[in-house]
Amino acid sequence: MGLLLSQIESPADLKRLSDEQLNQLTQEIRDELVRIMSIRPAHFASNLGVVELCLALHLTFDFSRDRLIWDTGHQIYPQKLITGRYRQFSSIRTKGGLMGYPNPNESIYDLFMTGHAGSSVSTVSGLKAADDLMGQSERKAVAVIGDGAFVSGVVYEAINNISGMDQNVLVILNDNKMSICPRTGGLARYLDKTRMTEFYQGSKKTISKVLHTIPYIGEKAQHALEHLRDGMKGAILREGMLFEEMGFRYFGPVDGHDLNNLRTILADLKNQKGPLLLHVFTNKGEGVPEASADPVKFHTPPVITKLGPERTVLELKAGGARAYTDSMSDAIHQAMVADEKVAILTAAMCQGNKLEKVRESFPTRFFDVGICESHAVAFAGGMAKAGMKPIVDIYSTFLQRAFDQIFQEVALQNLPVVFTMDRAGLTGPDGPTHHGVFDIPYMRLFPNMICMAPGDETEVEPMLQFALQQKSPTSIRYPKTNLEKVERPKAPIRLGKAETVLEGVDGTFVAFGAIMPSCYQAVLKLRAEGMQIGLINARFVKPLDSETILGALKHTKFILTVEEGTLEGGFGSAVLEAANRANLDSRKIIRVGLPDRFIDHAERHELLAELGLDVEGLCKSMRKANEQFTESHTELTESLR
Ligand SMILES: Cc1ncc(C[n+]2csc(CCOP(=O)(O)OP(=O)(O)O)c2C)c(N)n1
Ligand SMILES: CC(=O)[C@@H](O)[C@H](O)COP(=O)(O)O
Ligand SMILES: [Mg+2]
Repeated sequence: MGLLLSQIESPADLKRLSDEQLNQLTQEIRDELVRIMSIRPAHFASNLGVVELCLALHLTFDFSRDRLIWDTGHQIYPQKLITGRYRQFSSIRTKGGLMGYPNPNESIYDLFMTGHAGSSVSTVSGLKAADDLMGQSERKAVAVIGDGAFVSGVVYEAINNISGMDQNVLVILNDNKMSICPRTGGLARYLDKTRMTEFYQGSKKTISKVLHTIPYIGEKAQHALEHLRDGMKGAILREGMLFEEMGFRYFGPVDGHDLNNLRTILADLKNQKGPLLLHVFTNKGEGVPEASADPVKFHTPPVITKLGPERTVLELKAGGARAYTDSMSDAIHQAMVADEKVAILTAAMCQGNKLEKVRESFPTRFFDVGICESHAVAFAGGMAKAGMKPIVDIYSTFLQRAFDQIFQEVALQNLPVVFTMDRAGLTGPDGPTHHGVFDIPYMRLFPNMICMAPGDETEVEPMLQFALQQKSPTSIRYPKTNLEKVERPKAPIRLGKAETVLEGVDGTFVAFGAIMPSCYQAVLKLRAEGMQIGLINARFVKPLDSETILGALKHTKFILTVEEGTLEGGFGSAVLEAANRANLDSRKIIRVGLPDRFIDHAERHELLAELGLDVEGLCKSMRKANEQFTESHTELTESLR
């Protein structure tokens, strides 16, 4: 008999399987997840944990019509495997292959392309509201959200609204006791308490059935009685009271790996009315002993290089070279040693930002606020106002969540909050949800904000030091890549001052950020070809060093601005604006950066090459510009003769 997985083209095929076969399928799915992890890094522990939940949901509902959103979306792999994508699964997270997140272009079962946490309850509620209005109220609506994502403020905005509308929405809280790192805060404590309770085995179903048999008890009375019963149960056991008080009927906790029981409960809940919350306990990493023992490491581990029996992981690929993140976390540590006023904030990304050492060394000045970026920024505003020096260490893409707090609680108050924006630029296989390509525009547009990017590894620590001395908000962006260095004399960081690395005659690269070493390599190549190209390391986009940059515009034939960010409103645009203000010919400014479209997933180096941001691409743009401006320069001199 072949693999069962290969026979599942859509969830309808699941319904033909016996209990035993379904059990076998759970094993096959986990084997497939392990197989992928032996090829490339991918989201692992979260996917291992939701195999039974995914099957139970698709066995109970028909999500070709019903609505299902997996919050964040990093645990979508089992769904991909049972919705016709098993044969393409080997391509996941590669260029042109399946995405590592839900993707509506791949399947009708993936409703939204997501990767950021916290929105599922809102979008499911919106889908339900529209379905009801459009005469399709038979379509059910389900959101599955992890305990890490569940603390996001927007979830409570949705819960409040759903409760107010008394909407028929099922929220499944997938509680595995973990965000990427251990979850933090009061809600974590609250959820921990429910772990003392026995598993719920669907007793409400019995009560519901009994009530149906009593004559003259209408739906409303039944609803009220159930509420009363549930409330009493909650009052005694206290689990679920928080949700009950907010207008959701609470069910659980249930064992998220007991497929049969999950199916029974979901079948019951499917026909219940009003807002429902099902609390499911799962084990992050289920089925792979090392992953469940260390879900932090196995959230997105390196490739598995040696496997033992029963899916035991014997060896992972060894770590690579030092990255910008390492350099920044060391700089943060140093700054916290030197100054007791420096504090560090992360929004659940302690591991990604490599802050473990900082967390251990300075427990009282380390704040993991959970997946709550807006809160983190407003909180930092408060700290800065009271005299501390908070560093908000958040990925560029996730900081988008806090746009308004950056505006109001920080920039408008002109408070000295430091933003260290990791993963700024193309992040690679995570794709469009995770590329940090919008921060240059969204940061530089606020008055008071100082915006910087280190040109290479030598500037990371000095830039953080500089930022911590400012009286205004500052931001430092750096990419997800290994450190690089351009050998040159040291030049201290000064506000709004760029660094001229090489003087040019023909044209000049003006690089913003860690793309600078690639520009340097391009200059060396082009000089070998006879072109006298210069290089400016811009360091600041705000305040922009107009003097140096526009000086190059005046003294070389043209300048080519380079940034690993969107061109719309980015660094090159800032240079264009400056040239316009100075009445200079902006046609001599060529901008190289990211086009006005979302960039797919692929390895970072593949994307850089595709978008003309690798050394070869930069040389090409420079040669083309040199040709164009040499011609127009000759034409101009000829016409003047
Ligand atoms: C807005 C936002 N901030 C941060 C992240 C990074 N992130 C991805 S998954 C994750 C943990 C999610 O925990 P949980 O929801 O409990 O899911 P689990 O992995 O435990 O299944 C975090 C912090 C994100 N995706 N979106
Ligand atoms: C799901 C999610 O958002 C994270 O797991 C993300 O994939 C982390 O990215 P890094 O691997 O760059 O830390
Ligand atoms: Mg979790």
